Amino acid sequence: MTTVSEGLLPRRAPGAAPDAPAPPVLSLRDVRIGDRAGDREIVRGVSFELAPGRAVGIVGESGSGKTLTCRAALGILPAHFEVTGGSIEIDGTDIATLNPARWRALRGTTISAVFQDPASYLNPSIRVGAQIAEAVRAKKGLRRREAHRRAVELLRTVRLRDPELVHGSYPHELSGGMLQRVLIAAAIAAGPRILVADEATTALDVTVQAEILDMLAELRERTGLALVVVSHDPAVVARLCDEVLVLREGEVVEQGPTHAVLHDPRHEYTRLLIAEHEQYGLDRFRTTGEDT
Ligand SMILES: Nc1ncnc2c1ncn2[C@@H]1O[C@H](COP(=O)(O)OP(=O)(O)OP(=O)(O)O)[C@@H](O)[C@H]1O
Repeated sequence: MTTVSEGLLPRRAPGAAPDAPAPPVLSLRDVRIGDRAGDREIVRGVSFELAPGRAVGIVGESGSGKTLTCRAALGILPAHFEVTGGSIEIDGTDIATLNPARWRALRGTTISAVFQDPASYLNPSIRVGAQIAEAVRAKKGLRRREAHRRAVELLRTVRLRDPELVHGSYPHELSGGMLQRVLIAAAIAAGPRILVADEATTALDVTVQAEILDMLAELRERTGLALVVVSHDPAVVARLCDEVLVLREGEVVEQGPTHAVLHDPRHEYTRLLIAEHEQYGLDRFRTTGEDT
């Protein structure tokens, strides 16, 4: 039997020295994304490396290219968008070399994602437990009973109280915060090494948001899951991430350790972003970085 945490344990490259730094599970080098329809470049040169158990945050205003950057890494750019420059590697493989079958094998098991509005990703007429079990069966080839047991275990992992009850519920019977946890459970069902959380807590109230961010932080620490956290809100990134990229109109205006960038921003745009969110309690989140 493989537990959730075992399934998510970081793997060391064969032959690597025990104390060698783990190679990045995701790396973006000078990634550029263009819109063929409008003949314009939307993302202009995003680079970062993400090692197992680390978290990188991408902040910026609406339309700055955060989601497109993530979608490029997930191989799901919308029609007429394409990577026009640079490279993206997942676990050492250049994604430009992947065919649809290899992408299918990689999604869920190596890289996975959760977005805003969880209800739209769930089938309203199927109990949520069955939907997670289906994800487990499809990716892990488990039998029905084992998939059920694993779905309950995943619901417990995302700290849902009474996971059996949630397992038997329909989406409309659950709150937004519970649905987002269900989606995270489905996203980690096959033990991915990278989880992209794109505005995953934006629609939730502040308390529920903080609980889910803490749960992700715990998952990351315990299992070595690497996180890409996208938010227009620097406070979210401050709570979870080691490094942050500040995007404006598709360009990285500032990048570095989260604590340094958010406490001592060099760029006027970063200062503005922080000032905009200060009133919602960025200070409360920033102190978290100081404690760690
Ligand atoms: N499916 C799409 N069709 C047309 N234009 C798109 C599409 N997706 C994104 N864009 C455009 O690409 C640019 C970057 O969008 P992106 O969604 O990456 O921004 P974002 O920073 O994630 O913003 P938000 O926080 O609002 O999602 C925007 O100008 C947006 O209008």
